[in-house]
Amino acid sequence: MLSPDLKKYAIIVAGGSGSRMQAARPKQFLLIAGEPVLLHTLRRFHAFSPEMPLVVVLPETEIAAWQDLCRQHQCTIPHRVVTGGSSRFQSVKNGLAALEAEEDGVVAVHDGVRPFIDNVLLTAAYSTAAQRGTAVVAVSLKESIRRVRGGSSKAVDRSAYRLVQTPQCFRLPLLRRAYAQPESSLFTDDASVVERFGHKIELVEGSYRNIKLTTPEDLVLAEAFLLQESSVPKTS
Ligand SMILES: Nc1ccn([C@@H]2O[C@H](COP(=O)(O)OP(=O)(O)OP(=O)(O)O)[C@@H](O)[C@H]2O)c(=O)n1
Ligand SMILES: C[C@](O)(CO)[C@H](O)COP(=O)(O)O
Repeated sequence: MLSPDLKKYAIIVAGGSGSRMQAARPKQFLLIAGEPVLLHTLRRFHAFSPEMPLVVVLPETEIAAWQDLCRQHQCTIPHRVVTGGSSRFQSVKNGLAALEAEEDGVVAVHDGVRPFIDNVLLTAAYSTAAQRGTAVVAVSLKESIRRVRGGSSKAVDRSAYRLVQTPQCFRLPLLRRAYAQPESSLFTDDASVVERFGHKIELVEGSYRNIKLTTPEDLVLAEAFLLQESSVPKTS
């Protein structure tokens, strides 16, 4: 049994260009409810654990723009900025390098463009990873799926699949060793890297709200979620 009281860390990856969003700037800097997407994400991690070290990975060319946005929006949340790489894998690797002085703990890797992460998911993910070494949030499919092959398609059993989200939490030494492997085109997330390293992945129930802002209509949903949140009185 592993200790559930391990130190927590987070690597928030925002080193991408957001090509599918087709916006004038990378999607992590677009405003939703008047604030940059990445700032919403950062605030939620800080609210979950104000002492937790936060590493934010950004494209090298956007670091100054982010610093400007932080000033404009009076962001005082302490975080370390690290330069991203040419793929998500390389960006996570750079984020991990910023934690090289840390011996042990649980680290979450989270997409900077998933601003609807909440305390319930974070608590479940960090505590499961503290006990079992890994925790990846995922949800059941809401629609039917078909496997497409050679011009035809066939229905498959959707109950056998999950949609994978972030955060993806791991014991720090495990994630570090997994990311020392050579990069593969099959690595689409951190779970696939750790699994290739030979470790079992534990799934934790995710949330349909925890969307990744990827294409333009996701911004409409995001605005609607924030509008709804601002009209619901907080219970704590
Ligand atoms: N070289 C990269 C590529 C992606 N990411 C981050 O990984 C997360 C998930 O990636 P995705 O949604 O694919 O973002 P982009 O690569 O920016 O988008 P696109 O694929 O549409 O260009 C995002 O927070 C993105 O900023 C990163 O840190 N470094
Ligand atoms: C990490 C991720 O968000 C989990 O769903 C996803 O794999 C990122 O994929 P993308 O193609 O880089 O958007």
